[in-house]
Amino acid sequence: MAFLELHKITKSYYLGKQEFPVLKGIDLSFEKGEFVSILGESGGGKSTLMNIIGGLDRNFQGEVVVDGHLLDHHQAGQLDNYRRQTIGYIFQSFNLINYQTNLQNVETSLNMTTLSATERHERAELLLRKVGLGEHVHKYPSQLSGGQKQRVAIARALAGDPDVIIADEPTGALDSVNTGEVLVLLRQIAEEGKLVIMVTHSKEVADHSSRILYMENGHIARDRSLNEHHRIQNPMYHLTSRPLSPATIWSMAYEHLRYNWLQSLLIILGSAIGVFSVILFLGLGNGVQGYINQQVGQLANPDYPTVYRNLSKDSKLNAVEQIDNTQKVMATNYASTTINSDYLDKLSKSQHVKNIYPAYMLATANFSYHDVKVGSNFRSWAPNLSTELLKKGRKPLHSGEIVVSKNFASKIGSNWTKAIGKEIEAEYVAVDADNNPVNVTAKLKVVGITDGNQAAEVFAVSHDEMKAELAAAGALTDPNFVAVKIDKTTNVKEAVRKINSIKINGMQAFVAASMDDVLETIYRITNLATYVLAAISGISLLVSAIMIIVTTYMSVAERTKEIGVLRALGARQSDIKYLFTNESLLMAIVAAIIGIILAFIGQAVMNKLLYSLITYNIVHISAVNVLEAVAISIVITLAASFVPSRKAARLNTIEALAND
Ligand SMILES: Nc1ncnc2c1ncn2[C@@H]1O[C@H](COP(=O)(O)OP(=O)(O)OP(=O)(O)O)[C@@H](O)[C@H]1O
Repeated sequence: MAFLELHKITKSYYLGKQEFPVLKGIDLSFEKGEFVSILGESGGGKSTLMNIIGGLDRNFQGEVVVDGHLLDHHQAGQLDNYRRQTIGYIFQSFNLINYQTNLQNVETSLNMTTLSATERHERAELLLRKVGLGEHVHKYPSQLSGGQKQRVAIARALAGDPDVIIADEPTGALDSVNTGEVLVLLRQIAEEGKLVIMVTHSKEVADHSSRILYMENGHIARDRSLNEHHRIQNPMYHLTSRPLSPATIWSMAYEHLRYNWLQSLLIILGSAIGVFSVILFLGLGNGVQGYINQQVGQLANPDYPTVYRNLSKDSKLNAVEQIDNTQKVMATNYASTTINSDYLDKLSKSQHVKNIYPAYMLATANFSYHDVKVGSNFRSWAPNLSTELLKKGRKPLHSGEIVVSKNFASKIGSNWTKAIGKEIEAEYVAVDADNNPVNVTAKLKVVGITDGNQAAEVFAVSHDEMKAELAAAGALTDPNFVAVKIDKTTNVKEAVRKINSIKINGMQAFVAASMDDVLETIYRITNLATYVLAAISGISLLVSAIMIIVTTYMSVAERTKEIGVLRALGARQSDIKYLFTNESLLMAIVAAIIGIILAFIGQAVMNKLLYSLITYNIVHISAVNVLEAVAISIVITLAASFVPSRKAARLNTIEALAND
């Protein structure tokens, strides 16, 4: 039994329904050590036959038997394996990978063997020396002459130690000197025990081989032996093949990016800007929330929800909207918003309520000291106000005492702290039982100074003081809101729910809101704004995704030959897909790293610029923000490269190799 046997090989091409038979029943057998030339008229089917022998063509009838084993050409995996293990290709137009050095070109084939990295490197160098290119290992193919390129291709074909070398017009593009040298090499390869099958148009070239097959009209017209071929008994050793490893695919992707660095860099920069702006905006969102938290925390104590009368019948409103409604009614029908003793009684009995602190909040009041006059709201001090508000002095405890805002304090003294002890006048309008306005004035001594930063100005007296002022003016003295002390912080939410469920005369009597409710509304808005901003900046990620789609498509078109070569060397469809996907992924990862670094630089710069204005680091990038942005960028990139990579993987190898 011969090493390679072809039985009844027939093959037709179809144009529509019309059949064009190319191979019409070929029976051949080959032995190792033979150097076979196939000669014949153009279009006679020589390349078609070579593609079948080489395991590139799956659509034919007949049998290919290798070393006694029938090749199942319907199984793509078996053919990949066969090309890797048994076949080495040499093409007319060399088909070297241009972004790899000569050494790497040879190593690409060796990467599909089980040799270690050092062994691969040594063998590639050895083979290049063997074909006379010992001094050119680190050059790129573009730096070589045609003959030299073909010798690199021969070294690559030999690398995986295949049994069969298929050379499709290997001297077609060479001058006579280089042709001679290449033929000597091929002959030598046969002498070393390989089966070399070469297609040529030239009778002189064919005369160098040990056997010539003449193809005519889809048949082997003549089979002529020129001299005895070398009979090889036992091959010296055999390399074991294996598919390309993920590490090799990554490094090939990296090499290509490096070779095409300018184009790669531009795409990476596009994506990096996207990642940078998404992270920065998410970080800004965090910072703004933190800032609001800090500001509100300075103002109010979270353990004391505030309770108002509920006057809204619309059950769809949330607590903050209901309170807003009640505060609006205060301006027109104040009496309906006050909380009388029956209501207070009910409130104090609600679950988890430990104590209640009736209080007043008046929307407008004027405070004057000599000719300094400011307008602000005016309230009684209740424990829901945080003592952190007090920047100087103490809270108002006794009658005739007031705390004023730092802003006002700085206007009435040479230095704001000097306002303590000064006597000022408060003037405001309250309402009597018939809803008629009543003017109230009081002389008050400053005992404390508050600063709520941007959040609010706070002017406050004790509850008893304000009640006395109102009583003296004949105004209503029932409180218009209540601060409620809850037994435990963990019960605040539940307590608020209970208070809101109290019904008097069939209607929801109170509306209570904890700090959380107020913050939730603010957070909803800032979150929304943050995500809108991040989404807008995410548009640049989309633009870069489009760039990736376009460049991957262009890259697939440019690298069609390379895809063909890799497939001929035995790379699987999935290897090709990963090669292109990994390249995009690599760009996305580098872009993400650059984007993250830029975002942290942006954070440092913005915080430095804005700190003097608000004494707060307004950008606060969290690990989650970084992960979110990186995940989005990688998902977009993978999605963008999916279709072109799949297209690359599905290219027909024969057509890819024929691509000009
Ligand atoms: N993909 C294809 N679709 C249709 N016809 C094809 C295809 N590939 C090859 N053919 C036809 O099959 C015939 C054999 O082609 P093949 O390339 O095998 O010939 P060849 O002997 O190698 O020719 P040459 O010496 O010019 O390279 C030709 O007539 C060619 O036009």
